[in-house]
Amino acid sequence: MLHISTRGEAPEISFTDAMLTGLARDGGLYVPREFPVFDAPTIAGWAGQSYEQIAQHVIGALTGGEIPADTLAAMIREAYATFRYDAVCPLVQLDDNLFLLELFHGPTLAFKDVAMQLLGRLMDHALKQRGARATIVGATSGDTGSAAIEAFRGLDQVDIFILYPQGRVSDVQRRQMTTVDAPNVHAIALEGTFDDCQNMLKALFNDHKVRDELALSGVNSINWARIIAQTVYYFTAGISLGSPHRPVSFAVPTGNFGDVLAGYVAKRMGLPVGRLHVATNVNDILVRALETGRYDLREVTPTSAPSMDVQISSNFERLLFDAFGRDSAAVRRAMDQLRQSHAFTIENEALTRIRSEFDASAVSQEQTEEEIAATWRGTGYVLDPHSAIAVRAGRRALESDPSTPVVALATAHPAKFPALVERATGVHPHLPPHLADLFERQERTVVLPNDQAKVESFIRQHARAGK
Ligand SMILES: Cc1ncc(COP(=O)(O)O)c(C=O)c1O
Ligand SMILES: N[C@@H](CCOP(=O)(O)O)C(=O)O
Repeated sequence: MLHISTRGEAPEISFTDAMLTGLARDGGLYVPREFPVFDAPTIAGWAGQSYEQIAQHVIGALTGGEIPADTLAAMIREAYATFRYDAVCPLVQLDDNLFLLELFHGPTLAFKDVAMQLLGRLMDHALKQRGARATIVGATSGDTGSAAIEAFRGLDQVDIFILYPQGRVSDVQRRQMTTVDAPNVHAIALEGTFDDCQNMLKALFNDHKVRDELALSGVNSINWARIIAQTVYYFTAGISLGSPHRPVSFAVPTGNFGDVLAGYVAKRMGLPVGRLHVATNVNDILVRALETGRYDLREVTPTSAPSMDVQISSNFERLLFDAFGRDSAAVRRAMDQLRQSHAFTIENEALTRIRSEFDASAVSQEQTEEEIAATWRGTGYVLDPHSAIAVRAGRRALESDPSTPVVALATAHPAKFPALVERATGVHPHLPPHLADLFERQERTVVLPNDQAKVESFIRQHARAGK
């Protein structure tokens, strides 16, 4: 199966190459030339199957048979054996027609583990087959970093450098990145915001000399392999609630647009998805873009849901590509305008297409805290702030359409954000046993200015690829 860049000026490549490449050489994002589609009887036939079996169908189709079925099955089995529940991503009922999809039972307590545990295995396999090494550079607003470090630590083929915004992640999130004692892991506190971290990463990738010399690879959701792994839980949740015989909607706490894009991919592949609700915190660029057609960058406001403190929502480019009728020149124009004037306008036809599938709403800090408190009082369930934003958006969605079930994605464990959760509920959420001594572990990090030359020099000093 071939993959094309949203900007149309990079070579068409296989799944494995797209995975090892991360960002396309023209600065765009890879997507499959065509989505594989399952018909309703096929999806109906998956009822009662395990998470791993459904993953095999969905990922097998999206990787176009490039990985032998038994090898893929073994990787899927091992990846999800690291989760604390056999169901991998269990579904919990919160209210009439409102469900919570718990995605945080992996090793680092956030939904990132679902993709990262598989990606680590897929990449290790591909690099070993090619006898190659890679230098992974990732940007994190809190959760991607620890999930990536956990998935890639100790691997011989890989050095991993994670840029996180200094002082803008929770203590638990920071410690999960800085206390891992593995020589191939480097946590870098960048003096800037998450958007600065992400811009730094893209600048390094767009410097082809650096990229080739260091064999750079990315594990953010700019990497298509991340998205395909996340597509699976839309299928498992939909099927548990009666799909394909009835549509199911999803409310997704959104920052970089990777998670909600995976829902869109599931829909393209034949899952009857009702609406996709994009739920943001006060960093609401996507809400404004859907309302007005103007994608307009503003300063990032730090919030109690720090993993969503994002303005440049990378994966929105993949949706735009489809909404523009796969016109890569139109994507290039929009991205050029964004770079030059920090904004672009989505023309009416494309906006109508987006609005036909997506809604968006912002949830303030007060509403987030209120939702954590109200859900706790009403059901005894303790939400983390990101999941609370999804639940609040899900409740709003049910007000306009009470008959379609809504699945709110619970993307992090409440123990990652104990202060807010305790204030809202009076309950101190405890870390699971494998992280119970996190605050006693030795931290190891480096603080770097938001300066490309300095970051590049640090990476060159510590990376083994190309030496
Ligand atoms: C806990 C949590 N919720 C939601 C999000 C937003 O997901 P996405 O960036 O895929 O939109 C993130 C970060 O990615 C996160 O860590
Ligand atoms: N919220 C993310 C930001 C990076 O997102 P990604 O899904 O593109 O890796 C984080 O927690 O780091």
